[in-house]
Amino acid sequence: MTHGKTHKILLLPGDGIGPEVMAPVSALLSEMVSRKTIDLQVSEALIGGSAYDRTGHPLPADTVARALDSEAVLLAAVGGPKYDTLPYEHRPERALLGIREKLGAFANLRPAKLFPQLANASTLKPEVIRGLDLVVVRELTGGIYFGSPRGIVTEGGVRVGINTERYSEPEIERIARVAFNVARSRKKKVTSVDKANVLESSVLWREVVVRVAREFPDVTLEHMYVDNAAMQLVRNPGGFDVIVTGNIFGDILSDEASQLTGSIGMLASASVGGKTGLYEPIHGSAPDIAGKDIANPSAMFLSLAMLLDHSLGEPALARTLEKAVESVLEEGVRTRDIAEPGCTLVGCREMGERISRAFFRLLESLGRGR
Ligand SMILES: NC(=O)c1ccc[n+]([C@@H]2O[C@H](COP(=O)([O-])OP(=O)(O)OC[C@H]3O[C@@H](n4cnc5c(N)ncnc54)[C@H](O)[C@@H]3O)[C@@H](O)[C@H]2O)c1
Ligand SMILES: CC(C)[C@H](C(=O)O)[C@@H](O)C(=O)O
Ligand SMILES: [Mg+2]
Repeated sequence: MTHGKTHKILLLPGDGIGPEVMAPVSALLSEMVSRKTIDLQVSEALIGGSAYDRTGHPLPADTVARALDSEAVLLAAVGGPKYDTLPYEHRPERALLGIREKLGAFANLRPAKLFPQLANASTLKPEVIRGLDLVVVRELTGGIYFGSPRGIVTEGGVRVGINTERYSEPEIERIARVAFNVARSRKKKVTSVDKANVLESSVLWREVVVRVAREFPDVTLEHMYVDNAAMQLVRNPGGFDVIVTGNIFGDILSDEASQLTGSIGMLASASVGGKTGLYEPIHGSAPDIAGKDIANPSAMFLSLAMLLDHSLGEPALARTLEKAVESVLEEGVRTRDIAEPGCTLVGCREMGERISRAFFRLLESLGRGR
């Protein structure tokens, strides 16, 4: 069923397990197009180490231009040991920061929700993780990742590595507003995470968040230092609804939250704020398992679900894709990272094929697509 508009989306498979987890998602998109589930124009471009190998640059200008010309970008992962000794400007990670910045994707939404079928895969006791459903709203284009001065300099014969944590009032205001709006559609609670007992950037962060909170009297605001937040996440994750925080704290806390849900291979993200949305699993290129067909492609499918919802205005397709992932878990099918005794252990490719088949089966039962 089409709506008369051709959506343009760009796929960036990247490095390591990136192309492996992207392949079944790309196949799903092709089948959606051929079944006329949705009117899509899908193309692929280079990013990361693979782009560096082919073009000498981890973020080719052509990739940026095509990303800006798309409604949404789906990115798998970049990086790998082969590129770790390159100067920062040439590193795959710089390309990732670059594309986020070019797209103006300042708000990174990282939902951590427990699929009940994975209660045993979590490292926490079932009674602790029951009902886990939180979102990390991570500021993505500022903070210590982007602040200057940065670099490695020599001072008095001693080498010094420098990075600068830096947040301006407008940067804090806009991310806080996103967080309060997200909370309005959920349990109406925001936990702002900072290190205001030590860092001036956090003192300002807290002050601005308190000011923005006045626009949202229906939402409860609490503040938490990041070290305590890291501890509370494993002690009582059900106590969180929306966590709003800066770039580096959000990076760390979202990886921690992912393990509560069973595996980092399950967590998707949406980076919004600009004209083009950017969607990526929160995991990396996993060099330790790359090329072995054992990665979990679920986070990649769930990132596509977020794309369908946030950028293409297709919430029903998004929910169906989430249900497809859940139904495969319900059948006891697992990749290695979420395996448990008695499960049907499958590789990345088969997991992807099963999710796709479940998706089209569910669509047919809803009378959508053929
Ligand atoms: N968005 C991104 O592109 C992104 C994110 C994080 C890290 N990285 C890069 O990836 C490289 C590896 O980093 P890392 O090892 O710290 O983090 P990682 O997320 O790649 O891997 C951490 C651990 O999780 C496992 N894992 C990750 N994704 C998985 C999946 N889908 N299924 C099953 N297991 C999975 C890995 O096997 C590994 O044991 C580095 O170069 C890093 O900079 C990129
Ligand atoms: C690879 C790295 C630059 C990136 C980040 O820190 O943003 C990653 O860890 C992520 O979580 O997307
Ligand atoms: Mg990370």
